[in-house]
Amino acid sequence: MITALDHIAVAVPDFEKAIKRFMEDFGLPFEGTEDVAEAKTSTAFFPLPPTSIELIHPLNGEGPVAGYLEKKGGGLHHLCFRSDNIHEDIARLKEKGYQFLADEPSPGAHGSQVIFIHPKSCDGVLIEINQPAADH
Ligand SMILES: CC[C@H](C(=O)O)C(=O)SCCNC(=O)CCNC(=O)[C@H](O)C(C)(C)COP(=O)(O)OP(=O)(O)OC[C@H]1O[C@@H](n2cnc3c(N)ncnc32)[C@H](O)[C@@H]1OP(=O)(O)O
Ligand SMILES: [Co+2]
Repeated sequence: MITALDHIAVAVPDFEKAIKRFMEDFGLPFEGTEDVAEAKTSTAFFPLPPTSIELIHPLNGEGPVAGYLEKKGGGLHHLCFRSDNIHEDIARLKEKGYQFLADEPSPGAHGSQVIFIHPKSCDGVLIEINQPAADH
């Protein structure tokens, strides 16, 4: 089941500038960056319990965030719900007609497993579901 709002993601055209903004101007604790090769995305996390802000930027200029930035510029990109059993949630939501963007979860940040639901299944909002690594 969904247990938490794991993070709110913001796509940013200038990664360094955005990290500086959230760290210095907004004074948020900066956990660090992580390149998620599988997702072709560079991420930066700012924990703000009980959730986090995730800044995302294309890795090597490729991937889904590159497409998003090209079309929309920066902006609120997705909500991520944390699941305690991602396969159970996928089956349950598929049953309800939600369109998943992959057949299986794939590696996400912090060793998590993630999957995305098409925005048109949720009133134009891109939804990510993640299951954190056991030790995270
Ligand atoms: C996994 C690592 C990390 C983590 O948390 O662990 C991440 O979060 S990585 C985040 C980056 N990865 C992804 O976003 C993967 C899922 N995204 C996709 O597969 C695509 O971006 C997709 C399918 C949402 C859009 O693909 P594409 O841009 O090629 O298609 P369109 O431009 O034609 O868009 C179709 C339709 O969707 C609307 N759209 C696109 N992106 C978003 C968005 N972020 N939020 C809301 N809506 C979005 C777009 O405007 C089009 O709508 P339409 O009405 O047809 O114009
Ligand atoms: Co995310």
